[in-house]
Amino acid sequence: MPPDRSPPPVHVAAAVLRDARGRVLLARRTAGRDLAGLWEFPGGKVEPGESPIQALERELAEELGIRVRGAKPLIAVPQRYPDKRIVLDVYEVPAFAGTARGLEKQALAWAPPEKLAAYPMPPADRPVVAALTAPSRYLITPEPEGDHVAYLASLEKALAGGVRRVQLRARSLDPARFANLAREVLARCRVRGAELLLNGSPELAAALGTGVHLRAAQLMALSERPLPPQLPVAASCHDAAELAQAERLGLDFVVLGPVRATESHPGAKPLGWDRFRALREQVSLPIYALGGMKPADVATARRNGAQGIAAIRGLWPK
Ligand SMILES: Nc1nc2c([nH]c(=O)n2[C@@H]2O[C@H](COP(=O)(O)OP(=O)(O)OP(=O)(O)O)[C@@H](O)[C@H]2O)c(=O)[nH]1
Repeated sequence: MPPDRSPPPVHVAAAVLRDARGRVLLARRTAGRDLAGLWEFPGGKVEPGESPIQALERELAEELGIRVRGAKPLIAVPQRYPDKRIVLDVYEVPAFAGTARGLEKQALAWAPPEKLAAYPMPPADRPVVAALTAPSRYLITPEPEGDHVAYLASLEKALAGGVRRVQLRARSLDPARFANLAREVLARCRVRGAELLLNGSPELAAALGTGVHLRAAQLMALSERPLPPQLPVAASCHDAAELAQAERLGLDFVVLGPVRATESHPGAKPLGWDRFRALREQVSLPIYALGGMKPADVATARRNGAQGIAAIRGLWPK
């Protein structure tokens, strides 16, 4: 790959501010600025010599007339725009003093989290909305062995531990056995309100009303999204072409990897976090980091623009 000669990214700090009802504050970009008319999280560029939190304190005082009390990192999204690259570094602000007002004549809206996706926003904000509303862990099931009693008990344990997004991956099973196992897994996911995606099987997914997780070769062979919008569609990606295809087809999220070397795919060359970010910034899809990931890696994944982690061994209870 040729060296990247593009200018360094502009560092932008932005805040998730909530009211007493849990609604999130959005501000509308005013006419004459780039991306005018789109809704965004309040904030702005980090000036030389400032930390991102100092930039937030300054911007929120200038734009909204409030004083920030504390800030906790949510996600830092690297994003390439036609004219520049940014890193949108977003913080949850648990408390603030004062009443937020649009001091720069910008419109403000308090949006319930589940309505955020309906606001037109810049591309960098899509992963932020996903970080606020969708799970940070994506469990990929290991190959089932023997009878399914122990396997389903492990699944229930993972769900009891808070896993809310599951991919059933069982390539050793024939279609009839896979469908039977899918019904068992679906019943357990429904009890916990967890989302289920079936690896490689759009027809069965449509029949059962689950999502589908496409293999990379399936993704590249499709010309349209294989399921209606209410059923989630995800895919496995390894490079820029696969990510671009996933975005073109309107997929809900993808996994990208391997970020680290992993026992399940010993031959695959790890991307590392630098390459992960370089790929991440070319699309605005939510992306889980895959390959050698454990729950303790969620914070690192978020710092590199990921939705969180996807894992087999790292998320499957022993
Ligand atoms: N504050 C904020 N900026 C965002 C968000 N999403 C996003 O892409 N950006 C981009 O990050 C940059 C923020 O810089 P800024 O808000 O200080 O922009 P500005 O008006 O001073 O300068 P500019 O409009 O000339 O770039 C803009 O390019 C903006 O489009 C967001 O959610 N909040």
